[in-house]
Amino acid sequence: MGAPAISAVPEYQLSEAEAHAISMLAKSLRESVAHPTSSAFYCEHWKELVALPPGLRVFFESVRRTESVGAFLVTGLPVDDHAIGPTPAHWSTPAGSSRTLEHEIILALCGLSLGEPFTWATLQSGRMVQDILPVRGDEHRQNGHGSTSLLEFHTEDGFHPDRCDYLLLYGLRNHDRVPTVVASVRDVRLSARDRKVLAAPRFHILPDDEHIRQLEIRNPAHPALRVMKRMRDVPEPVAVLFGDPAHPYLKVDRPFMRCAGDDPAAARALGHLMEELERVQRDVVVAPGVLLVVDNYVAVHGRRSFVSRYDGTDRWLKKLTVRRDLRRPVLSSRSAGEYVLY
Ligand SMILES: NC(=[NH2+])NCCC[C@H](N)C(=O)O
Ligand SMILES: O=C(O)CCC(=O)C(=O)O
Ligand SMILES: [Fe+2]
Repeated sequence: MGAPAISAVPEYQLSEAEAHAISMLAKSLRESVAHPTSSAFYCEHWKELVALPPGLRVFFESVRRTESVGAFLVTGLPVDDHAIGPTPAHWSTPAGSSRTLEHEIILALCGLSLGEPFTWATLQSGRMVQDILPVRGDEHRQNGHGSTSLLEFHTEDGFHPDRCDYLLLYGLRNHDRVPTVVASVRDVRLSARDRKVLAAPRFHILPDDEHIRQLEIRNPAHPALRVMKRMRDVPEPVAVLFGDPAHPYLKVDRPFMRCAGDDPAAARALGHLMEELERVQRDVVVAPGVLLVVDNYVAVHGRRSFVSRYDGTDRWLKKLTVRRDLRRPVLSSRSAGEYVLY
């Protein structure tokens, strides 16, 4: 018997007519006072998601219901390289924000068709739609702004019980076709013993640096900072594999995790899992007009290393995180009508 095939990444290719309809819908929402970076947009415009092409909505609904894949793509979305303007030098630079408004609206509506878009108070000033672009000085950091170093496999916000079910990445610019990497837990082969060890609370997953660093610089009095520091300094032991033992979900964040104690068996099992994830990984180029959705319970993701230029032509993606349900946050505080958690 040969090795089982590595899962494909299904793609919904928009027809020209569908892409045009989406553009018109986004244009019609441009004048809204609420911006897709704020909670208000989602409170006011959730109804507009029914105006997305029916084929696209059925595609989203089928992957959501079957949980059959770790990642999927929508291609043929609008992006005009000239019209979006230069890639900003920093995520905090508002430059170009009105020039990418329609892409953010489209991302918001796609997010709404998969569940509840939300964000963290600790990241990018609590903006719902965030920018992934290389930032000078961050070349080797394990965040969305690195470049020279490989961004290692992680579950998005794996340390947090209220992390997203779906991570959406909308490509605006990627001249060098730098790949995002995805690997599905469904494709890995592990011994029964390793599976058992990985399913026990023998690991610590700490908040990645950005959840602390950004607020420490910008707003050190914010209560979210205290919560994140507590999760860093006194982490709860957690399992890496969870759910149905026959078809488990996973959470892992290699650069920010440790075994909960001196536990060679746990370290060995985690090592085997990481080797397997590497074996089954797939490169996916989030090119302009491509939306990549990662099922954050089924797949881990990362990004290959690349050379940043800081001349306005660098790789630039828009990111949105979505939960299937926000009614029952495990840990977070969330005031009514707000989609900003910590
Ligand atoms: N190992 C990781 N979790 N890396 C990715 C961290 C991404 C980080 N939260 C950011 O917004 O930039
Ligand atoms: O740049 C990418 O393709 C992925 C970035 C990422 O995983 C992150 O910012 O958490
Ligand atoms: Fe990520």
